Amino acid sequence: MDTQPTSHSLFEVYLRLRPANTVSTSGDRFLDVDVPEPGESAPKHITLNPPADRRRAIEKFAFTQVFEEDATQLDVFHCTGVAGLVEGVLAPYGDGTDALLATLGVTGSGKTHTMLGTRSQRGLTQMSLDLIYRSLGHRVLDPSTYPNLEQSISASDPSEANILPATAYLESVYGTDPTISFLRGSGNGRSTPPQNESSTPRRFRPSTLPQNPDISHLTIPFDASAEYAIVISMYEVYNDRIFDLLSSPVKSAATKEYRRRPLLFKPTELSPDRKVVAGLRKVVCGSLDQALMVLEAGLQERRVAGTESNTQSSRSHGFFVVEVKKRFSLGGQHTGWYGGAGWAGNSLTIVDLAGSERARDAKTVGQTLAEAGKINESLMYLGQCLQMQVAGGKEKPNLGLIRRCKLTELLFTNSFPTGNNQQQHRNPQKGIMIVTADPHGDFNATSQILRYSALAKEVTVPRQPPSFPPPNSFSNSLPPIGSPNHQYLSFQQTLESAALEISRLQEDLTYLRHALDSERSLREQAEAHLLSMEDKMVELEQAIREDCAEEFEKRLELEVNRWKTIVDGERERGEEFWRGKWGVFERMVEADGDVDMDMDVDSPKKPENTTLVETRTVEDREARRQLEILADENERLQRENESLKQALAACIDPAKSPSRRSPSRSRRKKAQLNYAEDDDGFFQELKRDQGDMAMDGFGEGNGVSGSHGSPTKKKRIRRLGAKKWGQGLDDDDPF
Ligand SMILES: Nc1ncnc2c1ncn2[C@@H]1O[C@H](COP(=O)(O)OP(=O)(O)OP(=O)(O)O)[C@@H](O)[C@H]1O
Repeated sequence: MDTQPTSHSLFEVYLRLRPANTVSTSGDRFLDVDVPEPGESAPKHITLNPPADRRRAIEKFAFTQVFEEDATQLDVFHCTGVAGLVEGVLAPYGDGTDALLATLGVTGSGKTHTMLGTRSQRGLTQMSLDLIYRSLGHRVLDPSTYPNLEQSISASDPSEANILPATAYLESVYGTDPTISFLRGSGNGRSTPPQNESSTPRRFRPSTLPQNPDISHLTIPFDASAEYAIVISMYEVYNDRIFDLLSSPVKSAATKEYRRRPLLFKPTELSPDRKVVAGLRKVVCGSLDQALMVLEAGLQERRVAGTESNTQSSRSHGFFVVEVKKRFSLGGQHTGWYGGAGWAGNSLTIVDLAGSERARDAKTVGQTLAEAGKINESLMYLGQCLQMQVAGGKEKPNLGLIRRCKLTELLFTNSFPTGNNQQQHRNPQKGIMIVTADPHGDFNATSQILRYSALAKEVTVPRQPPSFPPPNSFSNSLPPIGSPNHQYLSFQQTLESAALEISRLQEDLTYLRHALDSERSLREQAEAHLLSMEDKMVELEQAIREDCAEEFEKRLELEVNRWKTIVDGERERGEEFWRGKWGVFERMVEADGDVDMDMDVDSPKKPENTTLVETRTVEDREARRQLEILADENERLQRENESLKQALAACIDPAKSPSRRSPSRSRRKKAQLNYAEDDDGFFQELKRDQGDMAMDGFGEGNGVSGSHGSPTKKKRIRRLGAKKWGQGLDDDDPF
């Protein structure tokens, strides 16, 4: 079997077997490590022996290297070539290479153990960090001694990240009290109450971190002409969405629940033809301790929920990214790569994938079942991508396949050369995949993962029929062609191949059934959720309607009261106004027809409130109309009076008449003068006519003719009723 990676290799694939323990060991060992072939320093092949099942055949898989149960963390670190990956990231001689280190396996097979270690043993992540800081030494800039370091990094960071120094971040997470001890595993990450970062620590500060395995003897070269900054970010893919592990959840205004905002994997302004996770929080770490503390904080945030398969099972795909940024100092000017300003560099991405599992075996329900569905789906796509690597190295990458889910997109998008110009050019990343397997664990799940992750597969060796001695070698030779044995064996091999295919199809069928079950249950949950949401919406709508109606009633009442007050005020003012009018009217009538006993004949009393009459408003019209009627009436009476007087004058001596009338004219003149200031012509006319009438009546009625000689002298005016008018003429008229 050829295990050499092809030109488009996504990964070198290593297999690590975990030691058996009493909890996980569920059955017989089904996996054997083949003895290294001549010239090989380490085993590369394994043989999968299915449990006693006639339909299944033995399969053989090849990997870059196989680590057996007794392999230590240090063995894995050295033999997988993590140091080489880190060297590519530090880029001592050129533009460097991004690196990806990932684990894949059934749940409980040892992925987290390998990558992140335990309380006593460091994992590949911690050892890689140690190697980076140890190798770079004092060339790593510390933000506490380089003010504005994070701002300068931020200016050239393509991921629109929120960059802050480690001290600030760690204080927000752990607080300032270093004596609080670390209690890892006290919560499962979901129940962690998110708190105000600025005031209260959210996590327990680790008091001690594992120091073993020790790699202090190891250093790698770096670029001595550059200065470095190390920036750490962490995120997870949960239910096919990306969440920042270094940012705390935000309280939703609508639901009052703490939620994390999903992030996008997209090209940005500074990275137009390369996708990055945009909007992450990134922490600049000046020392290894700071970096390890940030890692611990992110790990605690990561979603972990217990299942029966593994009580500390990872329910998400965790990404830990170490960006080694560098810039050159030339004559006090800082430059990045290719003479560009700012920082540039490479990153080491460490991925702890969630474990695949069978829903029935893990007895997952509800949300956890949904998670399992998503995890299995993403791992299925990952398997297909890995198969693509095995199938055709020279063919173009199938980007459609890679983009089917977030996990494969994140893992493989940068595995191929991109960028047409020098500025954007980046080397394709180098990847190492460590497949973990429990030789005593779940045969079906393990064999499935091995099938799609192995660099090569060989024709399986038949186990049946028992009448034939079981083949003991992978390169089993056939008897001479044409011999009965040959025919029988080739027929037998065809049957076995068919049996193998049937068995594989059955496994696929089983897997698809599980996937279908899980999807069906997801759909049911979603439908139930939809129904409950609809109910909630109806309730909410009802509540909103009631609130609105109540508010409307209140406002309506307020408005009604306001208008009532206005109307009352208006009514009072109107009444007052009409009272005034009426008074004026009464006085007018009085002055017009009735006799005011105190009235000065020479200077008739000016009616009160004449100014009100002068106001020609709409409200005055009625009064004015009535006044006009009265004036007309008055005129008519005057005319009658005049005709009567003329009739009388015709009966008496015309020579006396002028002398009797002259005082009247004089008084009329005076009366006109008295009202000269009155700007209402109509009113003046009315008064004049009234004066005439009064004077005429007086002159004709009382027979006094010489009174006009004294203007101050008051004359008593006697009221003449209609009846007395004739008598007056008879009794008093001197004519
Ligand atoms: N090589 C090993 N040596 C010793 N113990 C191991 C090894 N591999 C795994 N274990 C132990 O097995 C248990 C499960 O391992 P781990 O949590 O790493 O599994 P996992 O694959 O990450 O599971 P999941 O996908 O559910 O997170 C842990 O207690 C771990 O310490």
